[in-house]
Amino acid sequence: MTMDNRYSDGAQFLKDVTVKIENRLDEIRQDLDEGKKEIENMHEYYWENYTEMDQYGYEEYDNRQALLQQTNANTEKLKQKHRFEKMKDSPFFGRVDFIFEGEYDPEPFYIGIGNFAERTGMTPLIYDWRAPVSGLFYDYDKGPASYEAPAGTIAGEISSKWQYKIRDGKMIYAFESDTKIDDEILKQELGNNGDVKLKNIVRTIQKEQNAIIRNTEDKILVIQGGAGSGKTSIALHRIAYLLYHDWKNLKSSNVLILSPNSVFADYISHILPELGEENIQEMSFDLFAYRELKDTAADCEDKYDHLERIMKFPSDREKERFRMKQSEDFVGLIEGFLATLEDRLIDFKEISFRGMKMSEEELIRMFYFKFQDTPLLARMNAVKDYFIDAYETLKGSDISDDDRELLNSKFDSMYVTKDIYTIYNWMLEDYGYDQLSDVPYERRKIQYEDVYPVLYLKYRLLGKSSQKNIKHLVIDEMQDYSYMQYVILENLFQCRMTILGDYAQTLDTKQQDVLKFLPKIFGKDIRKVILNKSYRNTYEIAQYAAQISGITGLELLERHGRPVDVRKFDTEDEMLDAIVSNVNFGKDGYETGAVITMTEDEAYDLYRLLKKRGVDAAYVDRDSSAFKRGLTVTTFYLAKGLEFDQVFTIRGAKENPLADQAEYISATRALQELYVYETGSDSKA
Ligand SMILES: Nc1ncnc2c1ncn2[C@@H]1O[C@H](COP(=O)(O)OP(=O)(O)OP(=O)(O)O)[C@@H](O)[C@H]1O
Repeated sequence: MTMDNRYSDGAQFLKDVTVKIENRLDEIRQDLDEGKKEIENMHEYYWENYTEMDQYGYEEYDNRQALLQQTNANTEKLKQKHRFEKMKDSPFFGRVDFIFEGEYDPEPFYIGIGNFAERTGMTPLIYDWRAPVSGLFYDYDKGPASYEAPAGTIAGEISSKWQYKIRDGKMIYAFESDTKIDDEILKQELGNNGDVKLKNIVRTIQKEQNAIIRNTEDKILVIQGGAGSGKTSIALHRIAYLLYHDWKNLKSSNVLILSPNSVFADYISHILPELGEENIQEMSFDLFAYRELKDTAADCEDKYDHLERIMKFPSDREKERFRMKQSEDFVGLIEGFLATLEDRLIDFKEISFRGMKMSEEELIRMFYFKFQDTPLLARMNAVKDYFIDAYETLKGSDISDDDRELLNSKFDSMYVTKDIYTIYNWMLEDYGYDQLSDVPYERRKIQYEDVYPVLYLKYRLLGKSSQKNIKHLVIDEMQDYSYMQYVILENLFQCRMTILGDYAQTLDTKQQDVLKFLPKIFGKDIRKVILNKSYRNTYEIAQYAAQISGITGLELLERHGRPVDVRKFDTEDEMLDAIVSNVNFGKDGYETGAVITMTEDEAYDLYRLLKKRGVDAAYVDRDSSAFKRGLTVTTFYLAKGLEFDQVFTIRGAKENPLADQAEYISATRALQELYVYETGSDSKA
C-alpha cells in the first residue's frame, strides 16, 4: 500500500467517525433534555402531592430515590457529552494495525483520549489510550508484539503504526510512524511554547514511561528521575490509567496528591480533566500538619519560612539541628522518651464516685497492663470508660451526662499535663536542646524544625487519624520530605503510593537519598524505577544544567536552541536593561517566562523595578495560587516543578548555602532560552 492510500484511509475514517460522534452527541443532548424534564416533573409531582403521601414515608422515599437515580444518570450523560465534544475536535491520534496470531489480515485499532463506539456495548471504533490493546502503540514498533487483555496475553504482529494530528476535526498530518518520525513528532511537541498548565502527553508517551503508567502490581512505586524526565506527567497519567482500570474500586475522590504548593497544584490541575477524569484532591503536607497541630499551637512555620531563614542567616549549628530533628535518630530519641514518660505524666489518685471506688493500685494495674496498648494520652479515657461500664452494670442504668462530665474531669486530672507542647518541651530539655518558648497558646508559633517531631509525638500520644478514604497517595518532590515525615506518612496512609522526585533538586544544603531509607519505612513492597532521559530543556540548557550539578549519564534529546547567556553586570540597572531587551512575548513571541531569584526579598525588589520600567510582570509568592502567561517573578523554590519558555536566573549572594541547588533548579525550568545573570562584586563569581 502506498502512503497516499493509507493517508486517505485515516482521512476517510476521520470523516465517518466524525459523523458518528455527532450523531451520538445529538442523542445525548436529547437524552439530557428529557432527563431534565423528567426531573422537573418529579419535582412538580412531589410538591403537588407531598401532603397526601403515605404517613410512613415510603412513597416519599421512592420519589427521592427515583430523583437521585435520574440525577446520577444525567451527570453520567453530561460527562459523556464533554468527552465526545472533545473527541469531535480530535477523535484519535494513533493507530496500530495488528495481525492476530493465526490470522492473515491486519485489523486497525485507532487510539484516542477515550473509547468511542456507535452505541454503548458495541465494539469501539476508537480505543481509549488506556485500553489493553493501546499498549501496542506505546510499547512496540513494527514486528511481533503482544498485549495483556483480561483473557490473557494476546500475541501477533504489528504490520504498521500511524501517528495523526487532528485539530478542529481536520487532519493536519498522518505519518506511518518509525523511530525517526516518532522522534521528530516528540521534538515538535516539546518545541511548542510552554503553557501555564502541564499538558497531557498521551500522543507521545515513551516506552519506559508507559511501563510506569501501566504498572498495577507494585504497592509503592518510587520514581527517581532527572529534571524534566516527565515524572509529574507520568504520575498523573498513571492515576488516569488506574482510575480507568480499577473504576469499580478507585474513584477520583480516593486519590490524594501531596504537592509542594498551590501554584504547583494549579499547574497540574488540567491533565486529568483533559483526559476525561475528574480532578483530584491535593494538599501540601505542611498545611495538613498545621491543621493537625491547631490545638497545640496557634501557628506553625512552613517550609518556606525555614528556607528563607537559612538563606538569610546561614548557621551550621541550626542546619545540623534541623537535620537531626528530622532524622531516624530523632525518631529513636522520641521513642526513648516515650518509654519513660508514663511515670512522669500520671499522678494516680484513688477514684471514688457515688459509692464506687477504684484504688490507686487498681488504676495502675489498668493503666500499665490492661490498656497498655492504648496511646498514653487516650489511655485514661479507656480506664474511665471501663469504670463507667462497671458502674452502669452495677446500677443497671445509664450514667447521666453531668456525672460523665464529672468523671471525665476526675480521670483527666491525673495527667500532670495533656499539652503536647509542654510534653515536647520536657523531651527537648531531657536531651539538652533549647526549649520552645513558654508562652500561652495564642502566642505559640512552632518553628519548622519542630513541626513534624511535635506531630509525631502527638500521634504517638493520642493515636493517629488514619486516612482511610485515600486509596492512592501521590508524593511529588520526594527528596524534600524527611525520614520523620515519611514515618508519619506511613502511619497515616496504608494505601498504594506513587512517590517521585529527583535527589539533585533538593531544598536542603545536603542531598539526601530517600531511596536508601524508604525501604526501611515501607518494607519490601517498594519498587524503584529510574528515568534517565530529559525532555523539557533544549540540548544547550540541559548540558549547562548537567555541568552545574555535576550529574552525568542523563540522556538528552537533540532539540537545539540558543546558547545559554551567562553574564555578570556592574549594576542592577544594566541587568534590568538586559532582561527587558531579551524578554520576548506577544504575537510572535513566547507564552511564558520567569525571572527566578533566590529569596523572596530579591524577587519582590526585582518585580518592583521591572514594573517601574513598564514591564508587565506578575509576582508569585507562597500565597499565590496560579501563574499567568507572560513574565513571572518568583523564587527558585516556588518555581520548582514548573516550566517557562524563557528563564532569567538571578544569582544571589555567594554565601547563600542553597546557591548551587537554586541555580540547578532554575536552569532546568527553561524550555527554550536560559539567561544566567548576576550583578556587583559581592555576587557569586
Ligand atoms: N513522552 C513525552 N511526550 C511529550 N512531552 C513529554 C513527555 N515526557 C515529558 N514531557 C514533557 O517534558 C516536560 C517535563 O515533564 P514533567 O514536568 O512531568 O517532568 P518532571 O520529571 O516532573 O520534571 P522536574 O522534576 O524537573 O520538575 C513537560 O513539558 C512534559 O510535557
